[in-house]
Amino acid sequence: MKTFDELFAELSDRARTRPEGSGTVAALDAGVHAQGKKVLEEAGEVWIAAEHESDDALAEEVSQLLYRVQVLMIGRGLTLEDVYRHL
Ligand SMILES: N=c1c2ncn([C@@H]3O[C@H](COP(=O)(O)OP(=O)(O)OP(=O)(O)O)[C@@H](O)[C@H]3O)c2ncn1[C@@H]1O[C@H](COP(=O)(O)O)[C@@H](O)[C@H]1O
Repeated sequence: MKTFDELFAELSDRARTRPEGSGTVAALDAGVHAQGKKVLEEAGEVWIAAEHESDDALAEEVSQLLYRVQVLMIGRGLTLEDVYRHL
């Protein structure tokens, strides 16, 4: 199990070290347009799960949305602090 901040650190490390076979590296290389589409797709899946699926299925969709948001943030060069100062 990991926290939001721990996942962000892990993904940032993937972006720096670019290990072979990393889905995150592929998603970053796909560019901001593709990253944004993934955010929208996962947000839709969260909505559908919230209305029609189990708590566990919803939690999994939320985790995927958080992952896609982090990929987009890293793709645009945002840090967690850039976001947290708005919370
Ligand atoms: N938390 C996630 C995570 N959540 C979602 N996903 C990706 O999102 C996919 C699910 O999204 P979709 O429903 O859109 O499925 P899909 O359309 O088949 O996905 P793709 O074909 O676009 O990959 C998964 O198959 C993963 O590719 C994630 N990929 C990676 N992580 C974590 O990120 C870290 C780095 O991963 P790598 O970069 O792969 O090493 C690791 O800790 C992983 O656990």
